[in-house]
Amino acid sequence: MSEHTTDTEAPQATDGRDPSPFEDLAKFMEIPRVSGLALAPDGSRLVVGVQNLSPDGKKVVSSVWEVDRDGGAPFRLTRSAAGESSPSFLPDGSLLFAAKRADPDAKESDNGNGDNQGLWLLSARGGEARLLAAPPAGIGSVAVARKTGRIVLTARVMPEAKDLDDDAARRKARKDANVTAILHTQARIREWDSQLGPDGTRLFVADAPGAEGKLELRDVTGDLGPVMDSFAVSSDGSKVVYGVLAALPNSEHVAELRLLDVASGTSTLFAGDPEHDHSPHAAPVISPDDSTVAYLRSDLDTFEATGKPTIHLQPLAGGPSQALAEHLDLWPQGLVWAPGSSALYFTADQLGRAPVFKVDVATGEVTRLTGDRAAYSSLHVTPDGGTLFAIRSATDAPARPVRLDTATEDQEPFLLAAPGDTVPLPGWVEEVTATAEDGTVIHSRLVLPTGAEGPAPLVVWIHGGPLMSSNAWSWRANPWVLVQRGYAVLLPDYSLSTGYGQAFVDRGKGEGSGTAFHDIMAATDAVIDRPDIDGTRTAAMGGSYGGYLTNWIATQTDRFKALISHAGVWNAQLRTVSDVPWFFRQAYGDVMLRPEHALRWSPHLYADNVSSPMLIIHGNNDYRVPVANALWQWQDLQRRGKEAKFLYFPDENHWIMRPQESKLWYETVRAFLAEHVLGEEWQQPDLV
Ligand SMILES: CSCC[C@H](NC=O)C(=O)N[C@@H](C)C(=O)N[C@@H](CO)C(=O)O
Repeated sequence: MSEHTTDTEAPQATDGRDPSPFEDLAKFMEIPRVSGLALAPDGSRLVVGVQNLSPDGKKVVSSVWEVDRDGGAPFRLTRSAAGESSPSFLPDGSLLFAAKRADPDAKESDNGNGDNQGLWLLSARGGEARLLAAPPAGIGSVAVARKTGRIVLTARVMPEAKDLDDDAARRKARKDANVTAILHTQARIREWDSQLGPDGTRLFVADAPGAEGKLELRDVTGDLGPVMDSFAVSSDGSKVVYGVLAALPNSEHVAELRLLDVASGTSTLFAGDPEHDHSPHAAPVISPDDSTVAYLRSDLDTFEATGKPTIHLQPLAGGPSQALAEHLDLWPQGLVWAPGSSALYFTADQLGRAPVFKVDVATGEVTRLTGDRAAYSSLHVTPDGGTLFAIRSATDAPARPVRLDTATEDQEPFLLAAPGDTVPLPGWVEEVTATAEDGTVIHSRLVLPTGAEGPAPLVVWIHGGPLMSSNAWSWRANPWVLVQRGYAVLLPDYSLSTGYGQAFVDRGKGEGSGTAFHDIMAATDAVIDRPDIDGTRTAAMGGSYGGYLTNWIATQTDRFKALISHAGVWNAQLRTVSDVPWFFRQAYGDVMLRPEHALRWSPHLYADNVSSPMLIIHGNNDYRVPVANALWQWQDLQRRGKEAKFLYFPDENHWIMRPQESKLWYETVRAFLAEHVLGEEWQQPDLV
């Protein structure tokens, strides 16, 4: 039953002159995509990353744009065929960015030929950008000390290398011998679509760049292992707090924070207790007065409960930590200090949105600053403490920069202009609720088409994670591409979704897909009786964890006319060969030690039950949900004579990255739904 609906933004229609970018997928791929913000230390300049299609349409190229803080037109700062990303600022307002560009000043022996990601500087006084550093394997993350301009960056280096020249020689020897083998000595060997090793991450420090010349990079940590969490730098650059994943003997890992004294190169454990308390400590930020480190400490994930992150404060000089706003039933993320060091800003999923919050450090009092139906990220505060800049998106609004006032509760944002900030939508969003069997309220967003001539067919699009909420704009799982074709799309926040309190997250624990399945069915039942929905023409689809749930749905009900599973688990045993097997072990049961739990919810054991036509989609280089799942599922369905198609991407991973392959993904999804939900003839997509 649908308890109530709430109208959201007013419908936006196309103007009738241009075909909608949600109809013409070539145009959809051309919409610029905004990601991340950087604010100059004096607050005077704001820049944003923008991704565009390359002229030949074969790849995405990013560039850095300057945003007008008062809403005027943005302008492009950087331009090259390979693109530029990760902008940050020096104290004098000069811009740093990462780019694979050839160094015009390079000597033949230099590592500046554009093969690797270098750190570039565009002076505040103008002129051409110049290369500051290009380690052999490129740069990773970059941070700048606010007062001195000292630069701290990560780079991957062969573990035995004495310095970056030695690293270059070792890499060349492997390349010349055509060797790519890796000898692993610890459990973590892959991440998403990347091999980890044989190189590891190190932290490098360099003094602020002079008017000419390259940075003198000093290795200040040596090898930190295959994966590093984020790091924070004190205002003078003398201290760095960084997160590492320490390997434990039983193939588990613990995320701990270490404190580096840059002058002496001494690194000590700052937060975390690998001997006794394996709870993760991550995402450190140092207060502007250099007194305090704020970070997120989570309880350990167990089979019964998911670790809840809590803000902790700890003196930079050492001493016990103290939890802040401990009883807040939210999952804070993206911590940012207020300039006076008396408050922190953060975002957190909350009831289908991700507002901006402020927490007072002395009292723990929490204030919500945004009251609109949106998800915020990438917070930056001006040095006078009066203004916040952020990225805002929503189910019905692509990401764009916005300006907020730090003193106003539940405000509407001031929208700033950036490429791709406005697209004509072929429908609108309603917030709907349903009641699960145990009385729990399940929140969803229902995206509806404008101009429908009768009840709309319904697609239930199930988010991944599962520890997230479908509260933001998505380019990978974009409902508008289906709404344009007349479908209504339901985006349910089932149990295990964030933003509805810890009890809601833990409600589905230990039950694999069981509770989530019933929640999704309750959400579906609540909308199919609406006069604007055609409950006889329905489909369900999802990616990643949403793909797993789609696979589970396939074995539990025949109510859907089509099911589309992207990168979904089919055989729960294969979670053991994921890049993060410990996450799946802790979260969903250990296949080896508790097979009765893990296998109870494994779709492959119920393959005989599948009756809805299925489209399986998988990338060969997916290490998060290995492709063996799709191969196994394909054989299971083929051998049983089930109606199915398999869209296989030999060169893609958990996500379909190349623009033309992403376009093909949407084309195939639309063709499959049209065949089975609308009863149209199968239209073979071009290029396959
Ligand atoms: C450090 S392990 C995190 C695992 C993560 N789950 C978070 O809730 C995850 O990767 N889950 C995948 C199975 C998944 O569903 N991924 C989603 C969201 O990241 C996706 O769309 O790829």
